[in-house]
Amino acid sequence: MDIRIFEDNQELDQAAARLIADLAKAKPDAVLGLATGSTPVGIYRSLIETAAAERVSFKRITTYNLDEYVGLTPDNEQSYAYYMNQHLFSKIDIPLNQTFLPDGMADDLDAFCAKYDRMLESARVDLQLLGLGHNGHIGFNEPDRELTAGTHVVTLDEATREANARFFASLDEVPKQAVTMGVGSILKAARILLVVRGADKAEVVKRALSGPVTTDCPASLLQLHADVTVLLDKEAASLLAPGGNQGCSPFASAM
Ligand SMILES: N[C@@H]1[C@@H](O)[C@H](O)[C@@H](COP(=O)(O)O)O[C@@H]1O
Repeated sequence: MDIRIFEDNQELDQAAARLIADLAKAKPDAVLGLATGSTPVGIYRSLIETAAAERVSFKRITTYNLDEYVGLTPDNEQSYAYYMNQHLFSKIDIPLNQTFLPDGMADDLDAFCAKYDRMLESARVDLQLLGLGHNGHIGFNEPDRELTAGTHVVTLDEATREANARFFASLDEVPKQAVTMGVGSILKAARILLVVRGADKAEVVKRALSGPVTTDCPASLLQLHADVTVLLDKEAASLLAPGGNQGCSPFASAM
């Protein structure tokens, strides 16, 4: 794992945006796996700026998002479809028919999940952006005795609903289910870019990057992937051993 720690959050955003922009330049028809949540907001802002400054085109790029709530229409401000349009798709030149998210409104969710997996199989993600939940979830793959490889419907942990309630008017409005890519689909990406910020995630960062590989912490499975880049702010990295067994170069803020 290539772990990079940043003193400055804007530098972290720029570093993540740089990796995505460089891929889009080197491979104009690249497939991106995208994430939502508060963590990527600054990354998308920085990517839009970089794309404008360096004339990076997304016209031939295809994107697949990790997850979506069940029961929210794309025009619902809390849906991840709305988030992606607001924070990225409407501000770059990507054709919307090349952007894909799980459909949490599908009549037959299981059939939709199988279809999404077929699409992912034929596309193969070049770079998968990931955030990290406080309980170690990636996408909406919650800790459990067993994890699911493919796209599936998941019942959200109460802790996850509570963490995400800040985006809704009340906890009651947070959907109880979501559709998420499975860990198998995530691990099939050629490269993974995990981004985590904040002291409140320091403990789970330590478990994910240097603890045992266990379904109790789905992000720990990333240790099995051959090409993972982790960008952390110094608060999120605060419980990692400096220069320890994470392959970490402490405070390598410049890339
Ligand atoms: N499903 C999303 C995840 O994809 C995201 O990575 C995580 C962390 O979110 P945040 O970046 O807001 O802390 O929570 C959400 O539940």
